[in-house]
Amino acid sequence: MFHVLEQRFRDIVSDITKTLNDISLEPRLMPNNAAAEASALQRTVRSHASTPSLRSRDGTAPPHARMDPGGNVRVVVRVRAFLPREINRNAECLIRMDPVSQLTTLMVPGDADQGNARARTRKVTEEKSFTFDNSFWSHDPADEHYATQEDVYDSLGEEFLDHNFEGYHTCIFAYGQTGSGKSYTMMGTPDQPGLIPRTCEDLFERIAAAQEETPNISYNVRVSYFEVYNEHVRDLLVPVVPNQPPYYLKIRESPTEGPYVKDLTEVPVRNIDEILRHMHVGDSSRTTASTKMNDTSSRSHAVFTIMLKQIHHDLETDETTERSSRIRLVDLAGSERAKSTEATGQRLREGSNINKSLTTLGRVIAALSDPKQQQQTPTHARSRSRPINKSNTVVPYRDSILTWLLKDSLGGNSKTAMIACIAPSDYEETLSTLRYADQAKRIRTRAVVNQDSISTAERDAQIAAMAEEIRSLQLVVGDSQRREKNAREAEEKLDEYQARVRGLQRLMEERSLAAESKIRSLQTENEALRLHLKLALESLKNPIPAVRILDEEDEVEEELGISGGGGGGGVLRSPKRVVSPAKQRIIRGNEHDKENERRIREYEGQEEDDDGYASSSSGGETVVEGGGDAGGSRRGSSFYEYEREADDMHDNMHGLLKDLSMFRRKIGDDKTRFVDELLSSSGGGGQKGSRGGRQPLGVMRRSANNIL
Ligand SMILES: Nc1ncnc2c1ncn2[C@@H]1O[C@H](COP(=O)(O)OP(=O)(O)OP(=O)(O)O)[C@@H](O)[C@H]1O
Repeated sequence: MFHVLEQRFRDIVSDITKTLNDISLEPRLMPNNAAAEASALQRTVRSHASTPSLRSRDGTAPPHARMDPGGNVRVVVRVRAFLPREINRNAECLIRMDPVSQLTTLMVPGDADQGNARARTRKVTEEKSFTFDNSFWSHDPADEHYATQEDVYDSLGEEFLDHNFEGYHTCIFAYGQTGSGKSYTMMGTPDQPGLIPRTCEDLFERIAAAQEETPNISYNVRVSYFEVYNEHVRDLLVPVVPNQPPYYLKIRESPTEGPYVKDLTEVPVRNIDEILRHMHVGDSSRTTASTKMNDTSSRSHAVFTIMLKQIHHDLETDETTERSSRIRLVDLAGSERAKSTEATGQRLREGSNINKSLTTLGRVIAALSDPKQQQQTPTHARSRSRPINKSNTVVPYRDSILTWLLKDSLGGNSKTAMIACIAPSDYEETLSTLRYADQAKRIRTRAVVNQDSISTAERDAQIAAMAEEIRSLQLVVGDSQRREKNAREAEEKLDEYQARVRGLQRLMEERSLAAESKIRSLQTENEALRLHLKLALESLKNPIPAVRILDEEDEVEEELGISGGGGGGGVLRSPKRVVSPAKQRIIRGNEHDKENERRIREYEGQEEDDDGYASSSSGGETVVEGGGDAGGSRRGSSFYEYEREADDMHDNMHGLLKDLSMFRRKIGDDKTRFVDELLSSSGGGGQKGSRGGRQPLGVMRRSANNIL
């Protein structure tokens, strides 16, 4: 009977287990599910009694310690050890933590510590207690409750990574005054790695284990790392170029994904070494400086983001499921009092910007923790758009870059945790941080699983649509490439044509210059010929006989009227003194022309009288021109010579005129050829290059017209 009952009990337990398993969230995508279960079991049986931070893991943790999907922001507090400067001033520890209730108490400072002199001037300085999800006691390593870096990760980081594998976005940010231990908690040291390197390590360990177990899941991990410095976003994975101003990125907001940093580097990483390398590169690029409160004070808010994508393909149903999650790990710059840090100049400006953004963060937290703000409609897992906020409270996300970028993490689709880091001996700053953290506890986020499942048919349709899009994009690209090539070819042709036009222009200019000089010399020659012809015609019209140049004696006789010429009137000339008409003209000038004419007339009259014989007698010596009887025939032959000369001259002139008209025709031909050449070269596609061709064309036209 007992055995039967026992068997029934076992069956019922087995049924319940099976039912619970069936209704649980898609176990397929939980990597190393069995291992995770085993580890969860181990956690419940493992004793963490010495570490209050880890008590939350064994059954003693308060019920609110584990979040439900639509849960509140998880808030933990961590107090650090004394620093040398605090030991030197005999600072007293004002923090007390209860490992069971997770209560953190801030005690009233005594008179011994000068660091809290300001706090003692307050009207009311009293003990304050706050309860948080975890209180990490990291003050005294010798204490049995001391929380190590590993403890903090095991308690918070590991659970948040679980959520990431479930498909939730998560965000863990460290808040606190300067030098309170934020960077130590988030990044840690090489010996004591913090939350970020531990998360990276665990992530790849889980992926490796999952891939060994189920080969049909593939993982895709990418990381980004940026800082918000003086209200500017700087990519920490882009190396800083020396002597170059820093390059800041812009923030955009997408209706589905919320605010994001545009053009931020997202590096794909395949293993722990790659991710840690990028983490160190970014970390070393962070803006830090030494202040009185901290030797390596972070002067910026740093955001390290891991994007995890899990793609599961079910061979049985041929269905593909995709889960995307984002792990945001934020190390905020510390709030600071200028008086405490003794900052001046750039440090002071940084401090003021840090405080400004942290004040805005405080106002955002206050607005989000407002009970009215919590009345929001639930969001569906697939609907990633912002929920409708029934409250009228305005959340001032946009008042600072930090809050704008953390918008989703603070009040949207994310599971979020805040680590409030506190110094052990600073009453005022610690009280401020604890109040901040206490308010953040009331913020409720609306995390949803970011998962998409598609059937084979849908996937095929998507692939076909994508292929079609790729094809049309390729066509567009091909078309634009072709157009680009055509444009390039046209440009090359244009260059070539322009070079040809320039060559032709040069040639035309040269020819035009040559033609102009040719025209000028021909015009001069023409002028000279015209003058020559005129003179020759004049000489023909007025032939001048040979004139004897009178001796002085003769001239005297002539003057006395006793010339021996007789009535015949022939001028007696010394045969030695006969000069040509041209020479006479030169000698006597124009005024002698009339005298010559007169003499010629006399000569012609005598010729008629003597019937062709020109002789003169005088009482004295008779001088016959040309000598004796031959004188008449000489005169006759001289006339014929003139006639012949005139004929020759006429022939000459005629020949010259012929040459001239031939030359004019040639010039006309040249002009027509030049103009035709010019017009043909400036027409048909030469429009762009014709600017410089106008002048030579005009010159050619002018030149040609001058010729014509
Ligand atoms: N839990 C801890 N255990 C031991 N040392 C710690 C702990 N937390 C912080 N420290 C030490 O305290 C100093 C200040 O810490 P840290 O630089 O992390 O402060 P912070 O809050 O990041 O300061 P800031 O805002 O100025 O950047 C460091 O020397 C660090 O090593």
